Amino acid sequence: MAFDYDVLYIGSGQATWNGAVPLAKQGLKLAVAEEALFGGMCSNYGCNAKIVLDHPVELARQVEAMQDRGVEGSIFINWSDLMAHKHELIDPQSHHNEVRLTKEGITVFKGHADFVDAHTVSINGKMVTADKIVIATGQRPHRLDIPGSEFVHDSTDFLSIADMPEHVTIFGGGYIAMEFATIANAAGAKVDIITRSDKYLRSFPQQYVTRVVADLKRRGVRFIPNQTIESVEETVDGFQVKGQNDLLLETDYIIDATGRQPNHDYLNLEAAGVESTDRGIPVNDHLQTNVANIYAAGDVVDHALPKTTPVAAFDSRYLASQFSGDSTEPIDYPAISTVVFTSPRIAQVGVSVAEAEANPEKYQITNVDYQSDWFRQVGNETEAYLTLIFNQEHVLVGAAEMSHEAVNSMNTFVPMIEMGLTQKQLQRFIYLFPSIEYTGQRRL
Ligand SMILES: Cc1cc2nc3c(=O)[nH]c(=O)nc-3n(C[C@H](O)[C@H](O)[C@H](O)COP(=O)(O)OP(=O)(O)OC[C@H]3O[C@@H](n4cnc5c(N)ncnc54)[C@H](O)[C@@H]3O)c2cc1C
Ligand SMILES: NC(=O)c1ccc[n+]([C@@H]2O[C@H](COP(=O)([O-])OP(=O)(O)OC[C@H]3O[C@@H](n4cnc5c(N)ncnc54)[C@H](O)[C@@H]3O)[C@@H](O)[C@H]2O)c1
Repeated sequence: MAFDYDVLYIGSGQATWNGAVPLAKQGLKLAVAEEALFGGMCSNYGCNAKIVLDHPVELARQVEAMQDRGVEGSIFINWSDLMAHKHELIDPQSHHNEVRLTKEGITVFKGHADFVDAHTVSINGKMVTADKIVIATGQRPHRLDIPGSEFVHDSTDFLSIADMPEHVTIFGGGYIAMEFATIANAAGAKVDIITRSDKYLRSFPQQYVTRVVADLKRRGVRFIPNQTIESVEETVDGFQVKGQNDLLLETDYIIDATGRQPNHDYLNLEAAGVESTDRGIPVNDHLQTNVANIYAAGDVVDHALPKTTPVAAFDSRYLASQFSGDSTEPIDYPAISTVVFTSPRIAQVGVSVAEAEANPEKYQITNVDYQSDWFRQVGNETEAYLTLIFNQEHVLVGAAEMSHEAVNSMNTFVPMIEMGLTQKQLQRFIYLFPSIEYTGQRRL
């Protein structure tokens, strides 16, 4: 049977982009269906927008640390100017992404895609057939099912908020809660974080999380743990949050950051016979669903890996290598790095600190306090720590860091860990000096 396309991607985020563009260059006939902005969450209302709003927070912290050390004065974050800067940078992205796809010869369909059968998708009523179909539909915010939920905002709303409210209340203690609390607090808002337990950023080393939480508390962020939120009501001045344990809180703006849920429930998957769970679409080690010609990639996949842009991009590149015939190998995920953009950041890669602590017979842990490093103290960073995890052969297998430089530092360790380099091999790198990379190498 002749199909309209070799591959049809549903969604245009990182799980599509990174594979579709190289495949198009190889001459495959491709189509992408997108119902919202081209480039998906990360380009338009996720990572990129967030990091623009975070930038002056980092600047402010650096200036703050250098007081009485040659720097005077403090940084005031002008939210409306910052937001204008964000719009200037981010708003054109969707159009650029769309143009880039079409320039590569990829057909773009604007609209919601639904399965009709295993090879046919309906996009706003237009029937499109493809030999292979990739479900790359990502996730959307989870919303607490409580009375008054219509008064509660999500991450996308906050990332475009015109004026910073005086009082921001955030539900949840994960990535989004901690990153947005950092930004809102630095921009002058009073901030509360309400959580159902007393644990924050569960997947990160808790000795670092505790320090970041303590720092945010010192800066005025209020942490309200062990709460079940029951309702939100509109009041004359704003909103009232009610919870068990007599929680009664007045606020101006509420963000629900209680996680994200997969976009697999409005795809008419049954028509194609594709199985799914509450956590997304299960796949085999070739990212194939239970229907052989239908694949899933990125955030929509039901697996335990971090839901981040680099993982979605890895999936996408993997599928491209399969579709082009370059490889028939199963997917083999490398050591995955993650970071939370609090200020300071917490970043990690490879074997986690928790796993290393639980298995002392397998791993040896080295803790570094960067107070002892003159180069790190150039900016008078008082809270900067590194944990290195070695196996019994003294090969670096994991690393975690809390510092303003943690992103660059961790990126240095990623190839070392992935390649399993020995001490002798690591000492062959001649890094620039002075630099974070040089500093990290000396610790190995
Ligand atoms: C606030 C926020 C901050 C983040 N910050 C970071 C960060 O700093 N670093 C990081 O690595 N990750 C970050 N992430 C996560 C990152 O954005 C995601 O992991 C990444 O975007 C996943 O890519 P994806 O292609 O799988 O899905 P998405 O980017 O969500 O793309 C899916 C696309 O599919 C479209 N779609 C869905 N259903 C249909 C349909 N039926 N028909 C047509 N189109 C459809 C959607 O409109 C969307 O454009 C952040 C996420 C959020 C929410
Ligand atoms: N820096 C990054 O890479 C980055 C940044 C932002 C978002 N993201 C991605 O976006 C995803 C979503 O972020 P997130 O912060 O919304 O999710 P998350 O999974 O990180 O955190 C969700 C939080 O909500 C809490 N929660 C869940 N259900 C609840 C309930 N019923 N009542 C009260 N609290 C509840 C959880 O305990 C947790 O603290 C992340 O998993 C991550 O993959 C990544």
